[in-house]
Amino acid sequence: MATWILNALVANESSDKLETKHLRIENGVIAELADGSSSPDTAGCDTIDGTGKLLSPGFIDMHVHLREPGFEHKETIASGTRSAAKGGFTTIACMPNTRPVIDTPDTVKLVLDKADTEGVVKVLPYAAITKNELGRELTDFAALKEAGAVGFTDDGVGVQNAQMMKNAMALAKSLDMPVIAHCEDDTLVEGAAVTEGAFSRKHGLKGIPNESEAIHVGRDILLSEATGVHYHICHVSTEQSVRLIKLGKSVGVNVTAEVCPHHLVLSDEDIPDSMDANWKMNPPLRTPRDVEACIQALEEGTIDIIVTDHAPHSAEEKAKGMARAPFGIVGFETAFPLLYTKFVKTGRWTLDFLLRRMTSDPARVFRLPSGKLEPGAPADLVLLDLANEREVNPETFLTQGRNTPFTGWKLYGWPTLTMVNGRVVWTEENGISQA
Ligand SMILES: NC(=O)N[C@@H](CC(=O)O)C(=O)O
Ligand SMILES: [Zn+2]
Ligand SMILES: [Zn+2]
Repeated sequence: MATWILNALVANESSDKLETKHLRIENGVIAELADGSSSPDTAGCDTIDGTGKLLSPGFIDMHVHLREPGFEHKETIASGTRSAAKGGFTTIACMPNTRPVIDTPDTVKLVLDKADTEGVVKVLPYAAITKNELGRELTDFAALKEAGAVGFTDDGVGVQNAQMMKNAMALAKSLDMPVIAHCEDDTLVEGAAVTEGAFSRKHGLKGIPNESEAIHVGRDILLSEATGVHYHICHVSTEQSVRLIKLGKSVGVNVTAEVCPHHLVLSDEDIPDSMDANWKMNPPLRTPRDVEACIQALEEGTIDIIVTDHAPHSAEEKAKGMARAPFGIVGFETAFPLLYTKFVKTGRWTLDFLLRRMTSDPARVFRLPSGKLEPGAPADLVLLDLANEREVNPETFLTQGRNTPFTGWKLYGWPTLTMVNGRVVWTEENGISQA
């Protein structure tokens, strides 16, 4: 049976004016995008009223932590994918820093099976570069690819050894797979929890210097040039990294990069003196100068895509304070409203610009079939309410994590309905729909 989404608003590249459209879905695929002035024949079809709502391809998040297997007290594939659906995300790529680490074909398959039976959005698993993410021995890339891994990364830690990284890149290249890197030189970080900047100076804390990230970025761009691999940089946060990525791209290196909402809307100067660990994440919130450099890098295409780095932790873990709590904040359920309110409503970005960085651009970078409102694309869709302001309330989150610095922020751009392969998986009214 066909489904029509009627009278929805669609963003447009060439002007800021939204266009009214009707969208027809058949067999889980977008079949037709009809002009709002037409009167589609909906006899025998399901209909969804999109009046006044923005219709977008479902968001694609290429960097998330679902914590399963092993850390189910933080998140599960069930809770994490529900949270993603509520945030408007329809495809998410999960990191392998679980317990056990996703470093064998069996673990890849376990994640895929769980996602299939318990998840509500599409889950793409990454596999580790090195066994147990210890940096000592490469995993079996060919077998992991065969099992369904979409790329290799030791996210959570940097690959410290350059030869190890070069070998990983050469092997990934031979399999036509990307290497995704958490860039961090351990020798420069040692025990620090916040960036080197105003906050660390004020409180006499050891700071994480910008070059701890950028040294890996520079090293790996050279290794990517040498091996030809598609090298994708995780959560870029510094002006220095941006400079190096720009240089790499200018000489034709196959490098792409991502940035998180929190690194675009917060700096170290926003961290409260209470040292609340909900402001602790890796990389740390950097200086206002770095924030502006990251925004501009996204604007000029040096940074390609937006990801959340959704990193849930339990309340007990986050209560340990700035020095001892784990790094990471949740991201799915605030990502779009934050960016829409801070960059689109203020007039700095067009709506189309923001949507592309969360839909068609990640699809292009990672060669996914979704991310477009085009006939033939999977009907992975989200409807959003741009008109009503609402406060961020972690008690309403579907993620198990409550670790967000955005509590109480008043934002616009809340999802109201999320659809995966033509099936409604979440609505604001009724929550998650069971299969
Ligand atoms: N980003 C974070 O602060 N934490 C991530 C690890 C990571 O993304 O490096 C986590 O797994 O908790
Ligand atoms: Zn990381
Ligand atoms: Zn991460």
